[in-house]
Order: sequence, then C-alpha cells, then structure tokens
Amino acid sequence: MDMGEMPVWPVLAADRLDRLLATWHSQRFVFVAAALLVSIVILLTLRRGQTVHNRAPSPATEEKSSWLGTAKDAEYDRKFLTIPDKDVGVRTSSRKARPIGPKVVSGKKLLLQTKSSSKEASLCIKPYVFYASLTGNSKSIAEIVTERLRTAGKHDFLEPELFDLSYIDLDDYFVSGPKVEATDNAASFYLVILPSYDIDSIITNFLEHLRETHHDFRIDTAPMSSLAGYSVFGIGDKEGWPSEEQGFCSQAIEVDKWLAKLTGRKRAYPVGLGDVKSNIKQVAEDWTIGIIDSLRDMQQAGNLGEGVPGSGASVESDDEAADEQEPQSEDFPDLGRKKRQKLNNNSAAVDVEDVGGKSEPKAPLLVDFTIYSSTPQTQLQVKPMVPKESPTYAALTKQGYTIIGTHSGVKICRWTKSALRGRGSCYKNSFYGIASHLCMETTPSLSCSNKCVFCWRHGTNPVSTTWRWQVDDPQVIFDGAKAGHYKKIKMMRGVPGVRAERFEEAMKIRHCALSLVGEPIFYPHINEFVDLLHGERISSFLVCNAQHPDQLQNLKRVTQLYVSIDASNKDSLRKIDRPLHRDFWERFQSCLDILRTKRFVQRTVFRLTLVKGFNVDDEVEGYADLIEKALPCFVEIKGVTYCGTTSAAGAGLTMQNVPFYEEVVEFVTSLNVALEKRGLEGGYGIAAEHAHSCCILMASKRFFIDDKWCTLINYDKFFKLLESGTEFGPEDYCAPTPEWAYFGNGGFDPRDERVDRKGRPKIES
Ligand SMILES: Cc1cc2nc3c(=O)[nH]c(=O)nc-3n(C[C@H](O)[C@H](O)[C@H](O)COP(=O)(O)O)c2cc1C
Ligand code: SF4
Repeated sequence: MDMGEMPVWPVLAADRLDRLLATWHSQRFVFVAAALLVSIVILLTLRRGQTVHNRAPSPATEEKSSWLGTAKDAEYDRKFLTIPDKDVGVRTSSRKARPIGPKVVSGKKLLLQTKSSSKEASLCIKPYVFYASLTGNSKSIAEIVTERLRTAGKHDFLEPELFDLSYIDLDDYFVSGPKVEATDNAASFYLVILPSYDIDSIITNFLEHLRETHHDFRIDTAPMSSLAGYSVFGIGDKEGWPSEEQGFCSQAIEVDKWLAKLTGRKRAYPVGLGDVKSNIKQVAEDWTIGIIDSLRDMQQAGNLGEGVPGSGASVESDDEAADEQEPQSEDFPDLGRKKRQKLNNNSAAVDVEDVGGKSEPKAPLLVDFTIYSSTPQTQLQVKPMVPKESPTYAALTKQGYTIIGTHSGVKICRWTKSALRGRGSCYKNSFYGIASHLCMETTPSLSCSNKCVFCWRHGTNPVSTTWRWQVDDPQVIFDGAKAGHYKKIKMMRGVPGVRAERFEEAMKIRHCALSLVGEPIFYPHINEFVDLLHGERISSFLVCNAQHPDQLQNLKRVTQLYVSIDASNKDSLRKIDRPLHRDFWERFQSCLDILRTKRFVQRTVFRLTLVKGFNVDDEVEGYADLIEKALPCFVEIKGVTYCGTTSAAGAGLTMQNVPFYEEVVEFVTSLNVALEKRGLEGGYGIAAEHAHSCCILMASKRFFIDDKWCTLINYDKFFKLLESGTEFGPEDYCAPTPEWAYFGNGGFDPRDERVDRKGRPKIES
C-alpha cells in the first residue's frame, strides 16, 4: 500500500496511542502511587469532618455525662448517705432544667487568653489535689475529682497526684510550690478540697502555716506565684452553719484567700462551696467540670489569662484588696468574720479572738497560764482542745479512752488487763519493776506538735506548735484520770481469769505513765500535775517528743524522764516525725543538751522506736552520736507496733515496717559495738529484754553495780528522798534487775503464766 495516498489523522492517532502506551509502561508505578495518595488525602479529610461533628457538644457536656454515668458515681452516692433521697431527685430534675456548664459556685469563670506564643502553648500542667478530712467526706470527693482529672486529662495534662494534708510536709508544697516539679516545663496546678471545722483540727494548722508563710519576712510576698493556678473546694454543713456569715465553709474560704495572696492571685477557678447534706455532689461535679475546662484553656493558652488577677465575684476581689490595707490582714482573712463579729456582739457570747476590738492583734491568742483555778479562759470562751462534739472525741472514746475535761485522756492498756489476769506485764515490769496492773496511763495534752508516721491519731488529732486552748485545772485532770482509770479497772471485775489479789492491788494506782498520745509537756501546768501524783506517792514516767526545750528545761523532777528519739539525723527525723516546728532539728538538739544536764538529777531515757524502712538502715552510728551527746541513763529500743489503722496505711506504714525481734536484737548489738568504740563516760551495755513486746534495754554502766545490772527503781526510796528535800541522783534509788529480765533470758516474769493468742497456757519449746 502506498502510504502517501492514505488520510493523515489515523497515522497521527496511532502514533499518540503508541506513545501513551509507552509512557504508561515506563511510568505506571508513579501514576498508581499518585492516585493512591490522592485517595488517602480525600478519605482523611472526610473522617476529620465527621470527628469534629461528633465532638460538637462542649467538653463540659462530655465531662458531665461521664461523671454521672461512672461506677464511681454509684460509689459516691453510697458514701454520701447523709444526702436525703428527696434531694437526689431534686438535683436530677434541676440538672435537666438548667443549661450545661458550671453553676452554683460563686464568682465567674476566668476569661483565658487564647492567643499565645508557641513557647507558652507548649506548657504542660501537673494537677495536685490536696485534701483534709476528719470523717471521710472530703477524702471521697478528692478521690473522685482526682480520678476525673486523670481520665479527662489523659491527652491534655499530666497525671494528677492526690495528697492528704495530714501526711505531707507543708513546707514541701505550701511555701513555694512543689519541691520536686513533675517535669522541667511542667507548671503545677493546686486543687484544695477542704471541710470546715469550728474546732481545732488539722485544718487550723494548715491555715496557720499559710498565714506564717505569708508573714515570714524571709519569704517573698507571693512565694507560690510559680504555680500555674489554684482553686479551692469547700465542704460544710448548712444545717449547723446555715450561711457563710455563720461559718458555712469558712475555712475553705480562708484558705482560698491565703492562696490568693501567696500565689499572687492565681485563682484559676472560683471557690466551690458544697453542702454535705444537700447539694455537695452537684456542686462538686460543676466545680470539677469548670476546673477541667480551665486546665484545657490554660494548656492551650499557656497561662491563666491576662488582666484577670483572681477570678471570684467582685465582692471577693474587693475584700482581698481591703485585706491588704487593713490591719486585719494580720489575721486569717475571713469573709464572714466581720459579719460574725456583729452577730456575736448582739449575743452574750464573745469570740475571744475578737476581744480587745479591732486595734488588738488577733492571733496568736495569749493565754495566761499562771491563773487557772478561776477558769478565766472559759469565761472568755477560748476553745476547748477536744470538744465533745468533735470527731477526735468520738474516735478517742470509741477506742476506749476516757476524755477528762477538754484536753486530757486516760485509758487502761492491754498490759494492765493482762497483768490483772496474771498473764504478764509490759516491759516496764522487767526493766523498772512496775507491774502493769498498778499503772495508770494518761496524758494531760491530747495535742501534739508532731505527726509521727506511727501515731494512730492523724486526721483527727489537734496539732499545734503552741498551746491555744482552754487550760484545765491540774486537780480536775488528776481526779478525772483516777476516776476514769478505776472505772475501767472495775469493769474487769467479771472478766474470766482476773486474779482477786491483783484486782485488789489495782485499786491503788502506784505509777503513772504520762505518755499515751499527745505531748504531756505541752500542758502548761505539767509541774503541778506531777506534784499531785507524787503527793499520793504515785511515781511518774514522762515521755516527751524533744520539741519543747523551754518546757523541758523548766520541768521539775519526775521519777523517769524520756525523750523520744525517732531518727538519728535531720532528714530522717523530718520524714518520720513530720514535726510542725520549722526549727525542729535545733529544738531536738537543745532537748538533748538539756537532758545531758539532767542525767545526774533524775533517770533519763532515750526511747527509740524502730520502723523498718524509715529509721533503721545505716542509722546506728547516728544514734550512737546522739547518745554521746546526751549520755542518757538508759536507752530503750523497741520495734514499732503496727496499729493497722487507715491512718497508718495512709502514712505509708504496713506490716513490712514492723521489725522482727531478731532484727531489733541485731540493731542493738550493732549499737552496742558503736558505743563501745566511742569509749563513753562509764560505758554502756545491753542490760535487759522483754522479747514479748520486742523491746530491749541498754543502760549506762553507772547502773552496773557490784557486777549486777540495777535498772529497777526503789520506789519507796525515791519518795523518801523526794519528801526529805535533800539532793539526790538516779543511782540513789535504783535496785537490782531480776535475772529473768537479763538480756538473753527473755524477760518474762515467772510469777505470771504465758498464754497463747487463745489464752491457752503456752508450752515452752
Ligand atoms: C465539730 C464539727 C464542727 C464543724 N464545723 C463546721 C463549720 O464551722 N462550718 C461548716 O460549714 N461545717 C462544719 N462542720 C461540718 C463539716 O464540715 C462536715 O461534716 C464535713 O462534711 C466534714 O468533712 P470531712 O468528712 O471531710 O471531715 C462541722 C462538723 C463538726 C463535726
Ligand atoms: S510524739 Fe507521740 S503523740 Fe505526738 S505524733 Fe508522735 S507518737 Fe503521736
């Protein structure tokens, strides 16, 4: 075929097709990849649209639905049995009627800045939830709030942490923010959940700490301004305290005000106030939602928002400004104080803090301890330390304590009961010759200036660095203690196994252990109280916590004077005793110096309580140093007793912290070697043991007389010497230790019968 005669287009088309096919063959992978990429992009775009659409309701709605629908919610209902049923109904319907979002809390939400630099926007927030709770309500709320923050903030902010204010060292968190920041660029956010109590409690102490920090001239004006923000939630009871003027949630309001000052007004969300008997759940829920919203806003914006110092209602801000000008800022700023003052003025009652009018400094209250018999404090209505209606009173009486007056207690211990039945006395019998059925255990001060991890009283106990309560007459305490003790002894009358002769003997108290709980030396009339004991020929053992050198110095002679030595160095002491005094180590050291000066006047004792994991490992040399400093007559070393309460668990204490007797022996042996190395005045040795209660006695060789340990007390001689008015020392009234009590012999009195846990005679193996 002649190609020149054919039309031209079929040739051209065939040629194009040819080229296209060639291109496809050579580039087909590129085309397929491009097509795939485009499809993925389209798919992703469509998906995102759908997600955004699904998220359309506000985060608040999201929070709310999960708050209401969780299993925790049912738990919450269960815990708040005080909420009347009808109320739950009212809340449900009102919830439906009102718009979604925070409500009920006073004040308004912060307007947060949305524009921010990329540096600010990368801020991550670490929430810290703090609570105090005496009867558990605030604790439940704090736990739920923490859990809510945890789930809500998974992708937005760091894992929240929960702390009981009774257990933490306030200096670690409430002087300049957390001592250890979560991460380098994390900003801390504080949520404080608090009940209010118009009696002394741990919250009083917390407020005092905030006030002190604010007034401490060594600390900046707003030392906690590094916090990203804070918010407070208050829990109160409107039935007893119907309005803020009458004290509803007054302490939460005070804490909120102090934090405003300390943080430089970083209130990120207004104070929430919940009534435990009606709307607590709703208010807590709203507050939490508001907090989560605020945290998310802050996370995005990188800060609290500009130009909005504090966020409460205008009345709050005004009040804060006024506080800064008025001398009243010396005291806890309290919204309702002025109004309450008015109310009080109209009634006969006068709040002692307000006595003296505005010009008087209001805190701390100074009580004249030299007068008590006419009870002037009662007239002025100084508060009792442990009022009858307080949770402390309830907790103590439930545990068998008899409360005497307003700040003292007495209890018969298990050894007294055991001795009455002839089943053995405590270590004091083996070491010092005190049969437990003749011993009364009491304290004239249930309050203390420590919060030792092994003390059962946390959460409910009054704690303070100074005495600020009503002071009871020593005679009233003495009579009350004896009456309470005898009453409890009499109750043992019908108990099977009680020996008649011991029961009779028990009706004459021969010895008083001033220990129990609290700090006896804190009682302003401790010397008069000891005189009353000695007046009836009752010997006295007094245990103090080495935090009150002035009182220790002024203490008159007791039969045996103890200082608790709970750690060998500053850091360890801070961890185990959690002292309230900032200069606790200096106080501790001063007490040791004072004890040294008293060692030839009266029997001085170091009491070591070994808590595994806290004060045992690597501390032997440290303890030996302390012994070298004070040269006590005796050193009692005892394994901690686990009380098994939730407060002990809360302090991080478990059975794992209780040392076995062999471990106590090992410790004492090492301590003995460390002391021998030092070649101390007279030297020390291991004198006696009471293996039964995990307790060992070391003694100065001053009490190793004629090749015999003489750790017992000759009580008759002690009183004769005391009554004679002559000078005398500890060696003048000591007596030989029985052989069965020597170290290595167990320390069980052969006059008693050993029984097992079920009361069956124990067969010696
Ligand atoms: C002795 C006592 C004093 C109280 N004082 C106040 C008070 O001043 N203001 C208040 O709003 N609620 C007061 N309440 C109520 C408690 O704050 C309320 O019961 C709260 O739920 C306790 O919280 P908690 O269980 O965490 O300790 C008081 C309760 C008791 C037992
Ligand atoms: S010193 Fe005694 S009463 Fe005070 S907290 Fe410690 S163990 Fe408890």
